[in-house]
Amino acid sequence: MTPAARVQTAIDLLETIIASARAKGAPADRILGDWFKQNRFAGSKDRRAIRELVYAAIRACGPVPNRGRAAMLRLGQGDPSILPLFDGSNYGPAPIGAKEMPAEGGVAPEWLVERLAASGVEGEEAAALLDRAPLDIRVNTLKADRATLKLPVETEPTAAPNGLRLPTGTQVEQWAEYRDGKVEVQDTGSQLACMAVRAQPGETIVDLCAGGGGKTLALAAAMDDLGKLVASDTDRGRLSRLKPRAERAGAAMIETILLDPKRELEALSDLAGQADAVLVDAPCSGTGTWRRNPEARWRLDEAELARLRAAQDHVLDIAAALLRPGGRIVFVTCSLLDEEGAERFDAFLERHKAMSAQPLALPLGTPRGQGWRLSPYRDGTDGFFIACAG
Ligand SMILES: C[S@@+](CC[C@H](N)C(=O)[O-])C[C@H]1O[C@@H](n2cnc3c(N)ncnc32)[C@H](O)[C@@H]1O
Repeated sequence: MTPAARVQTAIDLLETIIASARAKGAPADRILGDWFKQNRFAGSKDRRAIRELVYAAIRACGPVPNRGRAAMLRLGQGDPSILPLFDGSNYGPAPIGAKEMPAEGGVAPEWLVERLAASGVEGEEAAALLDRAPLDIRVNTLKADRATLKLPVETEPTAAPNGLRLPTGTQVEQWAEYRDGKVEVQDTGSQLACMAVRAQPGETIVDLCAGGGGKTLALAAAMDDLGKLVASDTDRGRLSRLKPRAERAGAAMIETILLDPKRELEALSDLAGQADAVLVDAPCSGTGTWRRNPEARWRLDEAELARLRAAQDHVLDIAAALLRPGGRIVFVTCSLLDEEGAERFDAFLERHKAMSAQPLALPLGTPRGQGWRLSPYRDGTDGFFIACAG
């Protein structure tokens, strides 16, 4: 494909991604994946270039743009190689019209920029939410040791005890070490959230919102696969992805429990008052993961944020019912909005007067409210709020 044809393809894909974001339909990654499958003429270099153009254009537009062309023109404002490709050549984009305007730039839609600012995220700190994310892995201590593990590329230890940073673009999934379960792809921030649980062998721990089990696997490793570790979630599809991952990781201890929304405690009744620790990796807007999923900021609205706040309160209350006296809850959201972090934690402590905030000892981050914040700008991790109650 010519460079101009790649730009036109990216514009067409952006058009679909924009419509899908408005309709809360398929995510950008799926739209791209489907297009690549159906258009085999696009070789690997074309696919890489198109993907980069699409994501760069998504990053460049704060609010959801009206048209794919306008999004690409916005990208062209900061990238001088793009505008000359609007040359009307075969398969390329038509020349730019005299009155044609680029889409609006910025970090996010205005209302969200204001909410971030109210949470202390402004200027460079806000812009860093859209940086390109590094590639981090966690060495699985059930099968390997960070100090001695030999890997196919140069790595750098991260602040997480078993973390390594790799050159971006490394195809980890193709490594024998990955297939053998010696390493898992996991952001340093996620690894530190698991560290905050202080999971010990022999304990009873519930990963209440386990999803596909990224954090459950880290907990199993910290527990040396000894004790009781329950991974629960209301999403059957996500939870089902945990079993093959646990097998690969050699984590035999993990029990999965599918929950019925609003009736979660029925399925967890055996654990009521029993857990030494509950990890609540609550559903959230994901403002801290925009580096990986920049399109998420086009999908969020006030109603969704209110729904997420209520869901965060709800899962925290479930966690409190599972805890043994003296146990600990670790509350985590991958958002930098206080309304999904420090404020939810304060509200939880108001509702549960017997509990109080416990100190966290993490190698990265800064205090936020009664908890802790990890930020892409300061810490080079995904953005997280982490707090511990006991
Ligand atoms: C941030 S994601 C979890 C990610 C996961 N812990 C990981 O590390 O990969 C939040 C999860 O909460 C789940 N969830 C939403 N409502 C829930 C509820 N009421 N009870 C349990 N899980 C819930 C969602 O299905 C989603 O998988």
